[in-house]
Parts: sequence; structure tokens; C-alpha cells
Amino acid sequence: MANTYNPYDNVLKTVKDAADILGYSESDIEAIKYPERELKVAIPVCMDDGTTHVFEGYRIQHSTSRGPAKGGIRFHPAVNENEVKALAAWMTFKCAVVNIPYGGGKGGVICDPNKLSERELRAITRRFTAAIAPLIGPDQDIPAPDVGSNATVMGWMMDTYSMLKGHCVHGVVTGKPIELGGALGRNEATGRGVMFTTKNILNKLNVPIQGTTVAVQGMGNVGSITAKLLNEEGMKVVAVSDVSGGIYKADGLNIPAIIDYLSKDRKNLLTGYEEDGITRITNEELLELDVKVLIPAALENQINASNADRIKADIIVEAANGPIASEADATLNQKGITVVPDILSNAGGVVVSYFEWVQNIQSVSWTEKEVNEKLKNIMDPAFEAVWNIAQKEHTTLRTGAYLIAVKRVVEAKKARAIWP
Ligand SMILES: NC(=O)C1=CN([C@@H]2O[C@H](COP(=O)(O)OP(=O)(O)OC[C@H]3O[C@@H](n4cnc5c(N)ncnc54)[C@H](O)[C@@H]3O)[C@@H](O)[C@H]2O)C=CC1
Ligand SMILES: O=C(O)CCC(=O)C(=O)O
Repeated sequence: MANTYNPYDNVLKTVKDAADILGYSESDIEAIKYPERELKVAIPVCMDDGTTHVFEGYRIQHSTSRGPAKGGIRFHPAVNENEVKALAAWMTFKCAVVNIPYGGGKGGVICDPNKLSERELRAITRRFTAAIAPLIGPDQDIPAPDVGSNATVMGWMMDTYSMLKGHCVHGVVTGKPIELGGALGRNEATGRGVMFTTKNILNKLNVPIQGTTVAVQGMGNVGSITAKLLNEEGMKVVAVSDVSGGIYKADGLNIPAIIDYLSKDRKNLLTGYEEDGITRITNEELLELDVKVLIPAALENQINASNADRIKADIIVEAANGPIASEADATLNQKGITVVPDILSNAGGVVVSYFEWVQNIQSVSWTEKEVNEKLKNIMDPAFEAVWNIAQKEHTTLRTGAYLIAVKRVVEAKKARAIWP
């Protein structure tokens, strides 16, 4: 990743493009250029070897205009302030485009979970939760899983926060273990939303679902569930990858076998996975494969000025947040590649997080079938609305999504009369 890359600049540029089409003035959008609150914390942890290591963490609330801040917690070595700011802002616009009553926030700790013992990870999580406790809460800011964190981590966060409050607070985090009030279907929700979105775009472009080739970058929560569900729908997943590299098979990979392999290894790495007929490829090669659908489901800035002109997929469904840098968007557009933007295609996770929070607050529980149906009932109309506005305004789907989202956020700010 180039040192000069600042994903927050990407967000601001996209917001400005949409605001210009909407006819908003600089004053109208001034406030959404700045995160409302940023907290940087030091997290001292006693490591297994007895030494003390101080980790750095962040919780940033981009906006609470439409509701409490909402967004995941990332544990990754590349976490930095600009990244968390961008991730928080993307949450604001994601919640707006699917019209759920949240603003946007995000958190992160600079660490590599693959190099930590479970005890060390738990100690980081507990100390981090205590440090950001003044900012979070069911009515203020509700964390959830993101890269490097998961339901187990959310369980530790909920426990730590509840200890500080002196009573059980289910609604402080979502994506929790089912035993602690986690929503059925949350673990699969982001991938399921990506699957709905992929089917929607294929339908719009008159591309058959059966046998259509897909490559998925990243085989974590989002990528692996996406690959699984698309495979079950009859698409041919020919390539997948993770941080250790990728694998390719023209006839289609055995996705259930790959997921089974990954589930047996705590570090979740594809290294060592064997299947007849596979070729090992790099992540760069995966992105440049001649497939119908490319699904980046790992990190930001994977497609940028250095490789955009080599992308051969016809459709890119962004499952990761910010996988395409702004400067690459224009190149992809000129090449006739259709991009379905992150704030729409990966919104399934936060939508089911919203369902989890609603269930927690009301002390009720919905079946997985109910959750999945309600998710589809939000994702499909949101896709349709973005598609329609992009057609009407002759814009990309990304600009279309921001036309809807920016308008909702700006109008909410105006309705609250935040400025005199
Ligand atoms: N977990 C969720 O519910 C949601 C996640 N997202 C986004 O989806 C993306 C993936 O998140 P998760 O699947 O939750 O994370 P995860 O931690 O479960 O998986 C991340 C995957 O990316 C791979 N990876 C890491 N660095 C890589 C690199 N340099 N090149 C290729 N692969 C690499 C990892 O090996 C792993 O397979 C992120 O952008 C996240 O913000 C978006 C919406 C919701
Ligand atoms: O489920 C959530 O609240 C947020 C998930 C997330 O971090 C994201 O959509 O990027």
C-alpha cells in the first residue's frame, strides 16, 4: 500500500461529487467532512513472555446525525487514524443508503491477531473496551466485528462493558455469540447481502447466474460466506485468496472443502490447502483474472492507479470497504466495468446488526429465516433505488448510492438545525 494513500480523501471526493449533483453548497456539506469525535487510546498489555506491550487503538464517530454511531472494530497491523476515519465515514453513508437509523463509527487496534495468543487478544480487547467505554453504549455507539475480530471478541467486549456498568448490557455490541443475544444470521449476513447484490446486478445486466465465473479476494468472514453462497446459487468460483496468496481452478474450486479446511486452522490461511487441478496465484494475479465477477473482500486500495487498467472482470462487487481507490474508479468506468459500491453491497452486515440491536432492546428473538427475509427486504429495494437513480442521473452506481446517502445525512443534519 503506497504511503501517500489516504482513504479519507477518497470518501471526501465521493461525497463532493454527489453533493455537486444534488446542488448542495459547501456549507451544506461542511459538517460531514469532519468526524464528530475521535478517541485515541493506549492499551498496555502483559504479554505471555511477561513483558508489557502498549498497543494503540482508536474509536472514531464520523456522524451521529441519523442515530447512534455504528461500525466494526478492526484488529490489523495496518490500522491508522486516516483508515479508521474513512471506515467510520463509509459507515455513515452505508447506514444511510439502506436507511437504517444509525450514524457511522469505526474502531481499530494496531496489532496482528495471527501473532497473538488467545489470552493476549482477550487482554487487548478488554483493555481497549474499557478505554473506549465512555464513548460507546446502546444509545451512543455500537461496535461490531470487522477485519481480525469476530463474535468471540464481541462477547469479550460485551462482558467488559457490562462489568463496568454493573449489569448486563446486551445492546452495546452486535455480532455477539448467539448465547449472549447475538442475532441468528449475523455471521453470514455480510456475505448474504453480497450474494443478493451480485444476483441483482447480474439480473440487471442480463447475465445468467448459473456457471458465471467469480473470483473472491479474501477468505475471511465476508469472502468465505460470499463464495459459499454464490457457489450454492450455481456460480462458478474459480479463484479465492487470503493474505497468504490465492488458488485458481478454471473448472471451479471446491468451496465447501476450502471452507472446511480454513475452519480447522485458527489462523484461517489457505496455505497448504490441496485440490486436484489448482494453480497457486498471487493476490495481484487474482485481481487481474479474466472472470465475469470480481469480489474484493479483504482490504482497501486493492485496485488503484497501478493496476486498474489491467482489470479484466466485467463486474466488480465491492465486499470489502474501499477496495477501489478513487483514481481507479474513472479508469474502470472508461473500460466499461460495472462497479457495485461497498456502501451498498456489503451493507448486509450492519443491517443484521441493526436487527440484533432491535431484538436486544426489546428482549425478543427472531428466527434465522425471519432475519434472512428481512435482510432481503432491505437489500433488494436499496439496490433498486441505487440502480434507478444512477440510470436517471447517468452516473456510476457509486455516485448513485452517494446521491441517496448524502441527501439523507445532509437533510437529517438540517432537520436537527445543527448550525444556526
Ligand atoms: N465482518 C463484517 O461483517 C463486515 C466486513 N466488511 C469488510 O469486509 C472486508 C473483510 O472483512 P472480514 O471478512 O470481516 O475480515 P476477516 O478478518 O474475517 O477476513 C479478512 C480476510 O482478508 C485476508 N487478507 C488480509 N490482508 C490481505 C491482503 N493484503 N491481501 C489479500 N487478502 C488479505 C485475510 O487473510 C482474510 O482472509 C473488510 O474490508 C471489512 O471492513 C464490510 C462489512 C461488514
Ligand atoms: O455490523 C456492524 O455494525 C458494522 C459492520 C461493519 O463494520 C461494516 O459494515 O463495515
